[in-house]
Amino acid sequence: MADHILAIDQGTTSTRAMIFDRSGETVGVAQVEHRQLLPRPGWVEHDPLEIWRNVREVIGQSLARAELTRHELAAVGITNQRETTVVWDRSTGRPVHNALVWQDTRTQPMVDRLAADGGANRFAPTTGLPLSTYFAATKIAWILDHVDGARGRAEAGELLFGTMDTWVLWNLTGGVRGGVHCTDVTNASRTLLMDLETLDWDDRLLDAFGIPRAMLPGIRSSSEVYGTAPATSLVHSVPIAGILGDQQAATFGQAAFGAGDAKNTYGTGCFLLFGIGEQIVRSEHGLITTVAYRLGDGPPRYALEGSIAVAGALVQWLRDNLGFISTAPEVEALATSVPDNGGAYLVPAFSGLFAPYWRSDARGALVGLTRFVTKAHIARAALESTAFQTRDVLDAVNRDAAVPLAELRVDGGMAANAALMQFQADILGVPVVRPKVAETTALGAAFAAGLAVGFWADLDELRALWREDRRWEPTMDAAERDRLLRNWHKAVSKTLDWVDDDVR
Ligand SMILES: Nc1ncnc2c1ncn2[C@@H]1O[C@H](COP(=O)(O)OP(=O)(O)O)[C@@H](O)[C@H]1O
Ligand SMILES: O=P(O)(O)OC[C@H](O)CO
Repeated sequence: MADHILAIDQGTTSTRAMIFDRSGETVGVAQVEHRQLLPRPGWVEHDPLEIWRNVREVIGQSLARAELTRHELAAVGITNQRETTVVWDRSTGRPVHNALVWQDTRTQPMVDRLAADGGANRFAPTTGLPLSTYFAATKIAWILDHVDGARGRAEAGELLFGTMDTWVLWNLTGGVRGGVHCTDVTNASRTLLMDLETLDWDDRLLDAFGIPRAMLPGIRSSSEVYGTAPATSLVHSVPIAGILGDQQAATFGQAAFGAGDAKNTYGTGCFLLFGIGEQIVRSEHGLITTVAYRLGDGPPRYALEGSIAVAGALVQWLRDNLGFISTAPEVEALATSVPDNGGAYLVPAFSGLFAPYWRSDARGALVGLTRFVTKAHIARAALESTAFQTRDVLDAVNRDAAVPLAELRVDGGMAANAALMQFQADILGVPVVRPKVAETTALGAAFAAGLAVGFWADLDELRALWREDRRWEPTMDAAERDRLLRNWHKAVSKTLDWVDDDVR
């Protein structure tokens, strides 16, 4: 019997497949990492063909580990690193360039040029997004401008654009032999090309970025049947029925469906999404407005998002660049070997600062140093920086949305760090709650796919599957919290205006 849903999670560092049963428990998991291609400072690429191979591999491995075949799958869901941009040839299936990853900053000159004419927020009323290298539009334009003949071929409809969901779906549904070329509203809302109200590509935006409509995928809901895989696939004939960008998927997997519900995912970066319901709220405090989900023909639900570029990546940096630790989890023991940060603050503005600052001219800084400071203090400052950045984002949420946050649901690799989670609750003054199923991203994609095929009946059924694992209550006194936050903001101010003609 088809008692399971398979979710593909195509992330920044790896691709996972997870199989869930009706109670939302994981019964089979597989994960394969892919190469991070870093040809120049600020450039980050992935090989889309390597990723597609990995998708097939993890599907096979997860089925084998769960001892299941496709006949026991009711649906497949897809979730993905957002914004990462692929352009490929529809007749050969070959990408014309490596994928440009969301972290890639090579398009800063185009961003500056467009911002000089109308400001960094000139497209925000339509898209909910500031002009930034983060989103897909300038990445598509860069590929069209730098690959020989690409622009003409895109105009002639020979090249296709997709974010990773679209690339995986097109390949999974047959590729050059009739692959389905579509995306979902959550991914489309990260391109700088979609109108948040009409949920369609906007001609004025396409003009501004010089992107031909012919290469764009159709925009569909997050939960409907998009297609099926051909006979050669391990998931042949199983409906592919859910697509959500990974942060929206984690929100959905946390059962944070309503206005006022929020989650924060602590992975490579850190992404807080706060549900605002059916009405669009346009942030005046540095947040993005994004589509949270849309189920079939239902109304779209929106969220305010605070995107933080560097969170777990800072722990990796302590490990790989400074050699302070040999595995990421070791950071907890090192950081808690001292009672406080010893006066040190670390602002990880490695590629500028994202929300709520949006300052591409910022670079990282370690401040407050005295001879007293040890590597343990620096490790502590590194963890604290994630909590402080989250507080900055939540302050912006509280200014934009009238509903105060009751508790913050958390997930992602760093949520395993109990010391960080306690500090987070202290710095927010709000309880922090972690669910039993830590794999909320894949679960969210499975939920979306399962709803589309009637595997689960409705959101209430999904809400009932959410179970609390652990809760951290705030214990720090307000005066101490305020003192730490004042110092943090002083530290942030030291990182601004760093990039100029002498710094490249
Ligand atoms: N115990 C820990 N304490 C702090 N950071 C951790 C811990 N375990 C993992 N991490 C960090 O979490 C990140 C991995 O989380 P994950 O959710 O898998 O990220 P992603 O989906 O972005 O690849 C890594 O950047 C790693 O440095
Ligand atoms: O793949 P992740 O978990 O690092 O998430 C990346 C985000 O979707 C970028 O917006």
